[in-house]
Amino acid sequence: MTYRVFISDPLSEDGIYPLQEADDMEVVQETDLTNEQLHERLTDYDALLVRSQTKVTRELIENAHRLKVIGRAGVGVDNIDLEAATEYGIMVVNAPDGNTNSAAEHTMAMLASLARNIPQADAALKQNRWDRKAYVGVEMKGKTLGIVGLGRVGAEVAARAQGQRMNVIAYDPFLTAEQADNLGIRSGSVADVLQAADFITAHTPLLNETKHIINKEAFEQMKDGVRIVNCARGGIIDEDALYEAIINQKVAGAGLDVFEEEPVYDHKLLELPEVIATPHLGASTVEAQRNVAIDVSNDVVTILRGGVTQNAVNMPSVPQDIMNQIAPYFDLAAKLGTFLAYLEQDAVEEIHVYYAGELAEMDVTPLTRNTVKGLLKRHLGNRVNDVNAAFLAEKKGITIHEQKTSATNGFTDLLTAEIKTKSSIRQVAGTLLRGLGARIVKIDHYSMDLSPQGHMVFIRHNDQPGAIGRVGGLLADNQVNIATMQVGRTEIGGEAIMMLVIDKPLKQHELNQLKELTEVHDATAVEL
Ligand SMILES: NC(=O)c1ccc[n+]([C@@H]2O[C@H](COP(=O)([O-])OP(=O)(O)OC[C@H]3O[C@@H](n4cnc5c(N)ncnc54)[C@H](O)[C@@H]3O)[C@@H](O)[C@H]2O)c1
Ligand SMILES: O=C(O)[C@H](O)COP(=O)(O)O
Repeated sequence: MTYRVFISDPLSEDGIYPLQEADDMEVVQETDLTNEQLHERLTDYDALLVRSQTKVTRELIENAHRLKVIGRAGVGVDNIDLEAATEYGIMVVNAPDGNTNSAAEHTMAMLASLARNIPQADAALKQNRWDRKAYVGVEMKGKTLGIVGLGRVGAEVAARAQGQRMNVIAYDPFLTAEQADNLGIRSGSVADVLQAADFITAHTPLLNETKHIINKEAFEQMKDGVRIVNCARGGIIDEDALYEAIINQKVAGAGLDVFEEEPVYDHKLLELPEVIATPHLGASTVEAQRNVAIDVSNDVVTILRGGVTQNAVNMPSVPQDIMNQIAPYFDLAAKLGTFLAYLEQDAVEEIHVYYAGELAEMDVTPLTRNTVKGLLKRHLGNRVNDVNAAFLAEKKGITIHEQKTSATNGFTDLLTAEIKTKSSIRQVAGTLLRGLGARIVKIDHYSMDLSPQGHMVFIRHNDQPGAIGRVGGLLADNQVNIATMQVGRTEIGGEAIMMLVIDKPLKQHELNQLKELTEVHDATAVEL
């Protein structure tokens, strides 16, 4: 099978070698396309690779019927409609580490340039103006740098600023006082940072919560003559408020690598001499571009070939060692979900997945997702996958519950899937048995021992002499051979179940005949 990969932004030629070297990948790179051109191209591609330039909209995703993965060669995925990608089962992966250094170095360059007016002095000199008075700067040493957002880039900036002998204060919702101590910096609230800082730099993603986090009220809290840098995302700083704060001489200088709308031309901020700017160059180094292209290319190859990656943005990521431990249960989990989908005709309102034994010690989220996928697959077909299973369940009004218990029923591990409808609760449990592989060990409250595969018939009947024979006879009359049969009951003469594995799928009229037997309460054909 050959996978087709489309690259729509300039990616490092050097870095995409994992794609180019793969025999099963066909790579096409075309940049600067219009939306219409990109729509047309994407109809028969399996993967799309972008930087921040291509806007991957819902419309684009809806029309790209073959698309399975979108790779972002960089960190920010705000140019990709994640909700739409998830809904259509398209995995989005990014390359979060490869450009951290470059972004941090660009931030430091901005801070130093602002402190010493380097771009302005350079421009003046090139216009034959030897002006030493106009460009007197300030030292960084001894000044306080306020960092809003202490993630990968923020933390690297903090370390470099300390090298410049700056004091660092930071706000990040995940930063504890102890972590700050270990980094040799202070932690505080946003207000603490704004009030204490001589220089401020933002390193958050652009989220509802961070949009305009640096706004008019924030500028009012800052020291007079503060210098401010944004090498993260346009929109974190309110550009109108920044313009006013510079005009009012509250802000002595601003270094901007990113803008609310990009590309930017004729922006009023660019007319101010206090503003220095670059066209989103934070990650534009040979090294960063190579790193992110390698990372994302490797991930795209892995995903297209059915593997897993740590960098999926629209799926919870699970460490590789845990992934290896739970991998043998994947198929069982999906089969239990599908089995339940056959058992119950009413609308499912809740699915509970219980984990006992060694499984209860692990991160089992992918197994829960697979169980849900199995449940939905019967009615939604191949449209449902790991990426959109939870999303589609939610859309169908099904709530998902994952629970860890100590009830192993004597097995090393026990995985139990349970669904609730308005009128009933159905349960099926399975385990992996050494040498035998996956087994279904319980259906509702009946013990079983059965391999979850093939053509099956689940029958509820009266526990009475002749019932099994009548079922066997009817199937024999229809030339349906029984491979294995399991029966279960809770009391003599009460309701019992029969689980048959047969050699070919049961036809509807054969199923109807089974249901008409007086001993049989219900019969369901199950295909696993
Ligand atoms: N200019 C460029 O070319 C360039 C290059 C790399 C990264 N970036 C951007 O820089 C930003 C940071 O990248 P990163 O790799 O460090 O990301 P990251 O996810 O490692 O760090 C972001 C941090 O922001 C914090 N945060 C979230 N909400 C916050 C809030 N309300 N207040 C304060 N902190 C908050 C998070 O807790 C996290 O620690 C992103 O927006 C990324 O897209 C830009
Ligand atoms: O989020 C990122 O990784 C940076 O903004 C880099 O964007 P770019 O890939 O367009 O340079």
